[in-house]
Amino acid sequence: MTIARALTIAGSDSGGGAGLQADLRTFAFHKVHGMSAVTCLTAQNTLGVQGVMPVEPDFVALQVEAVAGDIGLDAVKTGMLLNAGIIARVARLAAELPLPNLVVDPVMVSRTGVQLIDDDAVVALKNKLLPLAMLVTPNLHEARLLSGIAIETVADMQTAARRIAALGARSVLIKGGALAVGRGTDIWYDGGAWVVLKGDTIDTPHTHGTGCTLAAAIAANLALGLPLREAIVRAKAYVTAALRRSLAIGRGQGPVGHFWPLLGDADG
Ligand SMILES: Nc1ncnc2c1ncn2[C@@H]1O[C@H](COP(=O)(O)OP(=O)(O)O)[C@@H](O)[C@H]1O
Ligand SMILES: Cc1ncc(COP(=O)(O)OP(=O)(O)O)c(N)n1
Repeated sequence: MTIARALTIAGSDSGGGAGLQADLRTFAFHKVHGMSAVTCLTAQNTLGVQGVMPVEPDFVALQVEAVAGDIGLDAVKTGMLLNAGIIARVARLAAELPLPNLVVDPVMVSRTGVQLIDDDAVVALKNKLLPLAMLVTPNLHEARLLSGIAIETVADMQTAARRIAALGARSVLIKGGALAVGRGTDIWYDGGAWVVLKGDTIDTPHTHGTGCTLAAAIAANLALGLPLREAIVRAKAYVTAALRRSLAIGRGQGPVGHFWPLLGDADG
């Protein structure tokens, strides 16, 4: 049996809601073989991040080379790359291998506004990795860091997307999970066309891992051979469905229900 193959280059979330754990679950849901190159370990739960331990950049590269050279890659997603050394090494790999259908989730700031990577890493992401991406998927805070403008409305998101595209990314999806009005509206810009993805707003506090899940679902759809626009539209529907069945576990923000069809009815 042949199967599409996707790689996530991302951090581990010990709580299982975000990071490579969310990515691999999302790949599996899409019937795509998932592989992972681990960039860092986080001690994390539904309340927040308690500690981070980085992996050496060359060992991140070794993990990627090991699977690319043997199993092969149909799509690649990056998540929490943590520091400038890892980002520069991944950018070099992208030039050497290459990394096909590269979806860069520029994990820099959580939706709650906590910066997750250091300042040098923000600069490296902007200058070294973004220009290599087929798609970059910032949340509102990350879009503000990348574009330099404050974002409150869908019109602001459009201005920011234009500026981020000017940094060299081929297309930009700004996620509106933190919008005060119209939460769940995302916008996609590919340098020419605009798509406003107007999802339903799901009233739940359990939204941990939505960004990872969306980007991983897009990468899975690209690995399956869908065109980018279709890959995004279907991934957005998947995240919305998973949010409807999000999990009230832990004392804080629980994760989305990645395997929602297996969960039975809402009260089951
Ligand atoms: N409460 C919500 N209702 C509907 N969609 C949401 C909600 N929260 C997040 N999303 C969607 O989840 C995806 C991830 O967005 P966001 O949470 O902003 O990213 P991140 O997790 O990177 O901070 C986007 O498609 C966004 O619109
Ligand atoms: C290891 C790790 N990677 C990424 C994140 C951020 O997850 P994301 O889905 O982008 O954001 P939230 O919706 O959880 O804010 C993380 N926390 N840990």
